[in-house]
Amino acid sequence: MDGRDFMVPSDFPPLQMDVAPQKVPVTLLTGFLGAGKTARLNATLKEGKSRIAVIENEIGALGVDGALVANAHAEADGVIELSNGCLCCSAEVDLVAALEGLVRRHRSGRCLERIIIETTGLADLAPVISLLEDKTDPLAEDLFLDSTVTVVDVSHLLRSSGPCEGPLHSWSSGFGTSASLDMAASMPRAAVPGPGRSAALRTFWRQVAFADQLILSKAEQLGEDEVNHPIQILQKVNPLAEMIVSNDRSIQPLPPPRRTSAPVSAFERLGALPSSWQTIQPAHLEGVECITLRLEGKLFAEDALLRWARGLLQADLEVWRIKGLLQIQGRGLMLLQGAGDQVTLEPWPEAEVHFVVCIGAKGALGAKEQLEVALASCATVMPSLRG
Ligand SMILES: Nc1nc2c(ncn2[C@@H]2O[C@H](COP(=O)(O)OP(=O)(O)OP(=O)(O)O)[C@@H](O)[C@H]2O)c(=O)[nH]1
Repeated sequence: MDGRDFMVPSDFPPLQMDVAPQKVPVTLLTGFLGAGKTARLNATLKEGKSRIAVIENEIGALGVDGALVANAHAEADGVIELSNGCLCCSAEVDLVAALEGLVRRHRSGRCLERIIIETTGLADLAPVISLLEDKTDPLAEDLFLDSTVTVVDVSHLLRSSGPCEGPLHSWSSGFGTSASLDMAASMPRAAVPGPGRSAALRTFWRQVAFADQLILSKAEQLGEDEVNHPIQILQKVNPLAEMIVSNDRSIQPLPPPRRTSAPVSAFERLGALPSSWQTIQPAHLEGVECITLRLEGKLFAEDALLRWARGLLQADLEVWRIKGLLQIQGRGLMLLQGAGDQVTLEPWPEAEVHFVVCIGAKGALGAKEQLEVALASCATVMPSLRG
């Protein structure tokens, strides 16, 4: 952490160094879609300070994050990808298997100093935290949940709620009562959220409430006064979390393991949320849609592609994430990243599969065919096909 970062003190009691040193600390890295989880994971791996194993979980069948991490840090001590489902749902069994594999490796002498589990942006953490906090589970002999780190895109949090009027204002003035928190449920702007958006909001605020550490990303896009507003709100939802704010563009690594067990059970922290948000919804991804389009052999015009992605994200606050690997005319293979109102393209070395993944509330993306047609209009002619 450099001098430009600052921490907002939490109400946590002093930490006790009460965990046997040989146990492997597990960091649960979470945060809504596009908040900046992978960027911080990569910054941590690039430091190369310790032997870290990574478990990546993605919603779509095509894993981008696993490739992003492996590409950024070829020497990572193993990147295990659990694609096509949230850890809390279909991939829970895979998570146990992945952790058992890492424990075997640790016991055989290839000692690990840290395991980082990056969840999907829509993960409900309850089952994962229950598993990792279960002292009777055989995994507990070798590892322990060190901290839940939630990354929050504060610039999007502020923008999506309106500057002063509206839900965010209501929260900060009357927070703590169920009524004011119910108003939180109407964020972003729409008066009555659809099922997909409600599910996303519930998931977002549960991720915040479960956190031991909250990293406020994209804060450098806001003025100092603007940042204070979301900080106050996040503190009211989770007064125990240590808050880490970065005011510059460089992405800081994750904080090191704390080597302690949390003084307050993660589940007790949900008390600040409306009661209907305190329990997990069995089918919390219902109402959420993930469309993947394969794009091998297609070449895209940069301007048109960026316009398409910005248009999709801005037209409706129910489109949350666009991510892909595509060939761009004159630039080669590029990684497309879209979240909030930020869309970027960056060079990518190589990939066998070219595609775009779009995630949003059901119906917000339109039919897959419509997306295909819209994207086709951004494509240009492959050089080999020119006469
Ligand atoms: N300006 C700015 N951009 C950021 C910051 N953190 C992340 N980004 C950018 O936001 C985009 C999404 O970042 P990721 O790290 O991929 O986000 P993620 O949470 O892993 O996304 P999902 O895995 O899809 O949920 C990328 O283009 C990042 O470069 C930040 O603090 N400031």
